Amino acid sequence: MTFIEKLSCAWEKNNSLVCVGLDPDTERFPSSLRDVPDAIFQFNKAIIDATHDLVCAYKPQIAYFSAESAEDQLEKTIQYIQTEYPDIPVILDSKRGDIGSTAKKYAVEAFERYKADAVTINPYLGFDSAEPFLNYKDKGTVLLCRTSNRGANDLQDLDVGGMPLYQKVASMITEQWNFNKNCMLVVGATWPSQMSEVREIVGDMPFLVPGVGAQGGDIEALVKAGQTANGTGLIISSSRGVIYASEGDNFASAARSVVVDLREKINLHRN
Ligand SMILES: O=c1ccn([C@@H]2O[C@H](COP(=O)(O)O)[C@@H](O)[C@H]2O)c(=O)[nH]1
Repeated sequence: MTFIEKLSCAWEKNNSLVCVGLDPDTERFPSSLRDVPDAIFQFNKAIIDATHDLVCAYKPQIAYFSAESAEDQLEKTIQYIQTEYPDIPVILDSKRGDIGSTAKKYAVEAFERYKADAVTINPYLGFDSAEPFLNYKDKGTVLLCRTSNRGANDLQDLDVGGMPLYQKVASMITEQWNFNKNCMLVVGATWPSQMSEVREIVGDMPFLVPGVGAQGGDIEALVKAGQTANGTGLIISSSRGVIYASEGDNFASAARSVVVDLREKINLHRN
């Protein structure tokens, strides 16, 4: 099964466009987890067990693991999802981007070491830096297009021959890079009008949409701007707003309540 097929099944099975971001910051863990040797994995496991029937994907952010020398717990987290909840795809958020020879190793890291179903990459080094990822036909490659942060417009809005750079990126990926039909784009929830422009350019290509919850993206505006005709096309990711809904021992049940609420708010505006 390809990544896109797996994603489509998860959208349908859980009637959900919600992706839970796993950004495990040990300083925000409940005190009961502080001295536990595999605390990061245990934290993630509790969040996953509490939300697996409500989501279309999980998105672990690699920085939160590598900063703690806890790559083993990233491997364990992905393996846990794929064993216990094999219908839910895992998007590794590592935003790699480098020259072709190095990019090949990053693709091996994402797809063979971590066995992620999809990975985020930075397209700004050009096609040869993305090609090693795109050649994994059954895996998904999520390319930065219009990011959610405040500084997104510093470079991504620069005029390149009559259009902003992010639109050029969107059209180049659609027309030239998507030969295996495994490309997706990162488009931030914080920029709904740019999102609808990108939707016009790329047809039904899925968007990974960070920026709801802690970054304040407007759910109604983003769903209306980014959904496809059949009410899908979006992987709407929230990390801190979900996983730190409570910093006490009830963190997993609090996360579940936030995801229930988020799914409902999103579904209210789907076609
Ligand atoms: O444009 C982007 C691309 C990636 N991210 C990542 O998503 C999450 C957002 O976390 P929240 O707590 O939901 O704000 C985080 O892992 C970022 O690295 C993004 O925010 N924007």
